[in-house]
Amino acid sequence: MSPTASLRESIIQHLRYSFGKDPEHAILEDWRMALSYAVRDRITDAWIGATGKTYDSGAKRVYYLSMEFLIGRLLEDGIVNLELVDEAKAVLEEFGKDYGTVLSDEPDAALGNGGLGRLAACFLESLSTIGCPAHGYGIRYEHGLFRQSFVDGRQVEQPEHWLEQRHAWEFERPEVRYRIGFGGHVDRRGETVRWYPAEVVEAEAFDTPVIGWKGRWANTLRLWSGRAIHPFDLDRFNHGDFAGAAQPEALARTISRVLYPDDTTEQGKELRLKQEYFLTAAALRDILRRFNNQFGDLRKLPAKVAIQLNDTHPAIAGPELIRVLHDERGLSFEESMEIARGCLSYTNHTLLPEALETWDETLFGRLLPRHIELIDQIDSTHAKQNPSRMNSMRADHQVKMGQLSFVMAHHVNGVSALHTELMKTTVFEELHTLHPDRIVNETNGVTPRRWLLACNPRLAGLITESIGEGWVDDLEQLKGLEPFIEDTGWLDRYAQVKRDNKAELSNWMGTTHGLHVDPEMLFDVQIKRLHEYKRQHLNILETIAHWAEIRDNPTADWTPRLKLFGGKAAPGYFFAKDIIRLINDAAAVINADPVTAPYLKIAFLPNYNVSLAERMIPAADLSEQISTAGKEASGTGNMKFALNGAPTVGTLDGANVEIREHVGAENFFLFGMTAEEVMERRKVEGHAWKAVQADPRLKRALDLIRDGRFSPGEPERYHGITANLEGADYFLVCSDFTDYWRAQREVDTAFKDTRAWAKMAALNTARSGWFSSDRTIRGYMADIWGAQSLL
Ligand SMILES: [N-]=[N+]=N[C@]1([C@H](N)O)O[C@H](CO)[C@@H](O)[C@H](O)[C@H]1O
Repeated sequence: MSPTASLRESIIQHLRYSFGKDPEHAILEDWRMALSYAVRDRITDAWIGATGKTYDSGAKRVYYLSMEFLIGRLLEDGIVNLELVDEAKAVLEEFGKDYGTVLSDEPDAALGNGGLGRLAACFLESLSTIGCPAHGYGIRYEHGLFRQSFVDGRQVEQPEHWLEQRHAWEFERPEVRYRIGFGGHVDRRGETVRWYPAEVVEAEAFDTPVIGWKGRWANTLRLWSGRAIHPFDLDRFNHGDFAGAAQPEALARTISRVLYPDDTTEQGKELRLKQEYFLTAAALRDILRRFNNQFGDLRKLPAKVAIQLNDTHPAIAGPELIRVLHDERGLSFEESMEIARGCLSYTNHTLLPEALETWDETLFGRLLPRHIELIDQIDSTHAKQNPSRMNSMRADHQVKMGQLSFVMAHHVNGVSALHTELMKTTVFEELHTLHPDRIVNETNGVTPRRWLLACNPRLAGLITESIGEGWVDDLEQLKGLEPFIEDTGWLDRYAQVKRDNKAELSNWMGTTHGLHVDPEMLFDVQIKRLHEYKRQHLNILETIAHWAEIRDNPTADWTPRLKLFGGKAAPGYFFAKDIIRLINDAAAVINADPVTAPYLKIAFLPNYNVSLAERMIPAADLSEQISTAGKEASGTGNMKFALNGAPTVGTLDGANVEIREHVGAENFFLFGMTAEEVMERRKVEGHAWKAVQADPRLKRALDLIRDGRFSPGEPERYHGITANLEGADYFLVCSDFTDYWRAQREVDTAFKDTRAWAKMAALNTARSGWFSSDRTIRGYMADIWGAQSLL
């Protein structure tokens, strides 16, 4: 039977027997679910096969612990990785269903905030593509990252409900439950130490298979959901306390109810710490159960188990593993600490002081009374082993999770070359001196299956036609495109792909948001979380200055530009929310200006998420990566844009540095201070004011904002922003403005020469192969985990 016929049969079978529908009466969601089940069946075969091979081989396993997995949608990922796109399209077409419409019916699994969460998802897909035995461990949040909408230009948050629709991709595992304790007290009898938690919640497993390229392997993402041991209190019910009767269930579910919406900022909230311990303790229980079933001798643990901590969020893993090995299994503290350290490695994702997790010792001690004791013992053991050590992880009545993670890890890695070097000279300076071989670099990457093959089929088709399909799991083969780039005919086809992608996005913006834009404009895109260090306010300042300049000289040969924004601000981050409002207010005025309308438009698309990124990135001409140098640890959107033929306007920050090295300085619009120059500039008294006085364009843009040009009814609305920029301006928006303006005008000039621009764009694609998450994962496997592919 042909693959199409076999897929058709599976879909019809599932429509009928899984959803009780025949094609005539099936609704869109039925078709989406039936297709999903048909794809899931094929994934499950690979999954069970991989699980068996892993067990039989006795291979070392990788465990990726993360509070976030920003998965997005999974149906298209399954179809593409199983190479069933044409088959799925053919079957749906036969029944008059549109492939894109069926795919878009799936809600995003928004179980993450931004780069850190998406990186975890790309890593799992690469681990499966490579055939490296691995599990992802996370939390099955009932509500992922909030839905964003705009009311009068302001961000409004609404709860996200991904689980309210039927979800095809998880298998509930009622047999996999662990009791996780909190609070209570520690009892000591001689050498025996026992922790008696006051509150116990059950963690129940929900498994999602993660398929790799060509369906050759599939690993497991195991997400924990909070359950009450005794969900219903009948006694209280019988006494008429109906709410009280349901309370045990409600309390337990609270732990996995919602994702904390902060990106690169710690919360310090008790529930967050409970979530972190809940995930970590359940994961370690599961890891040790599987290890015991297969190997038994705990001294072998480091040889068979590699546990990666995705930032400090699961850092409690060190003390928890020691607690189980020492308190429950009777090994000595020293041996338990060595075995634990032999298993654990930690990735740092940010240097921002406000993002480095530190917990108040009282809160920590109340919630985890045994762990704080073990942390003190870890700290004193480390001090004994390193007499010259100054800084304790327990200073100032805090528990410093960054130091704990470093001390309890055999390797610590940064996520870009620049970031890793800065780790050694800033946050981990002393620990790096004490342990000079522990820090390694593993520059981030992105999966080319989702971020090129699936989201940009036009470009993927042209590439495969030109160099074959080997690039899909060996992305550096894209270099093979360079000879084609010299052929103007091929280059024109490359440019046409971008034009068609832009037309598709314009149509979509027209139908869904009533935003009608000319696809011939330069699509200048900044999509990422809202944060001052990412400097969306520098972008809108330049846009306003540009608008004013066009109004001065409307007949000049301006390059028509569409400024596209997307991104959420943490609900409590008011300065970031003000930047969103300013962008929307400026858009309202500038888009309505007949003088400049042909040359400048602004659009802020609401509810930016993985699926919207997949729609916007293939249509981008220019990638905005304009963070203050030294602040963006890596960035991963920057890699996706370069891969999809959007040159970067950016600073020497994070992975921008390596992108520029790979694509060539001539194919990158560099501006701004370096990380060192930033440190120097901050020492200059009144650096912002000086910059404003030196640049009339900047001054005028600030004046327009301060005078209420974009908030006529409330002139003082943005005084918070202008006062900050003309005052402290910690992220040096004003000091980098003039050079940013220069770079943007260079972009205008370059874009006019369509062939030269197409060449620059194509060279970005051809030379971005190194930024595949397959390359990154191979680095972790070799440098950190000592894990092998079983393919
Ligand atoms: N947390 N955190 N950190 C980040 C991102 N915000 O999620 O991790 C990402 C993944 O490593 C980085 O690319 C990004 O620069 C960094 O800020």
